[in-house]
Amino acid sequence: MAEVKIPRATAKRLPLYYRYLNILHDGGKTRVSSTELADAIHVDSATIRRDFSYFGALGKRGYGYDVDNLLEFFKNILHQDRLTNLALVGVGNLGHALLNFNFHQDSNIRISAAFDVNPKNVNTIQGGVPIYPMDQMINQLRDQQISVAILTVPAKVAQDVADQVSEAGVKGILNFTSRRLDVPDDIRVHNVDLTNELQTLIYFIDHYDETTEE
Ligand SMILES: NC(=O)c1ccc[n+]([C@@H]2O[C@H](COP(=O)([O-])OP(=O)(O)OC[C@H]3O[C@@H](n4cnc5c(N)ncnc54)[C@H](O)[C@@H]3O)[C@@H](O)[C@H]2O)c1
Repeated sequence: MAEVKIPRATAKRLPLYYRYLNILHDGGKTRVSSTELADAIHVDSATIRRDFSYFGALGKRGYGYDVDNLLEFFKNILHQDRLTNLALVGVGNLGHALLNFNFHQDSNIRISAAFDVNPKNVNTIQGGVPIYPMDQMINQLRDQQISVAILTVPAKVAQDVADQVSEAGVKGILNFTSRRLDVPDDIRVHNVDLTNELQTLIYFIDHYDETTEE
């Protein structure tokens, strides 16, 4: 499939569409209108039509969207047609919670390896995931062809860990630490910050009438 350049806000909505289409599919529904989708996932229908238009005309006027076609389409674009193995580095409070969180049943992602320095953690299995010592990380990441790493280590070691996972060929890092990471240009870092999310939510509550969902 040709690469499509889409706005970041659209990209963030794709998993939402995908998840709901799966629910429709499981319920035996064969077509859906943008208005029905809008009601279900709380994104306005004009935004949905515009999002979908980035991928070409997928819907038909008066008919709506074919659920199976859309599902196949999003499956492909989200790489859900194949399993993506992730690594998690730092099995403390947060890392442990993530290991035990099994992601969405209908998503094709799973943590297949975890790494830590703590001898109490190393060589154990938590949430069904083996925890390896750090000196095995680069080899394991390469052998398992892991392209995404989740960083839940203390901030002070985050850059060093990022350097190592970059060296091992990882292409994306989900960074839970407060350290902003320097990585080569071909590696993408997404920072997750719950404080930030909550402050944004509180802002939206206070300014609800002045903001849009764009
Ligand atoms: N983004 C957020 O919203 C959010 C929320 C909570 C915590 N955090 C951050 O997530 C990180 C983890 O938090 P936590 O509460 O789980 O901490 P924690 O101390 O419980 O866990 C850290 C783990 O990292 C391991 N570790 C230490 N040095 C390491 C290294 N060099 N290589 C590999 N593993 C190493 C430790 O053995 C430990 O198991 C911290 O940076 C914290 O600030 C972020």
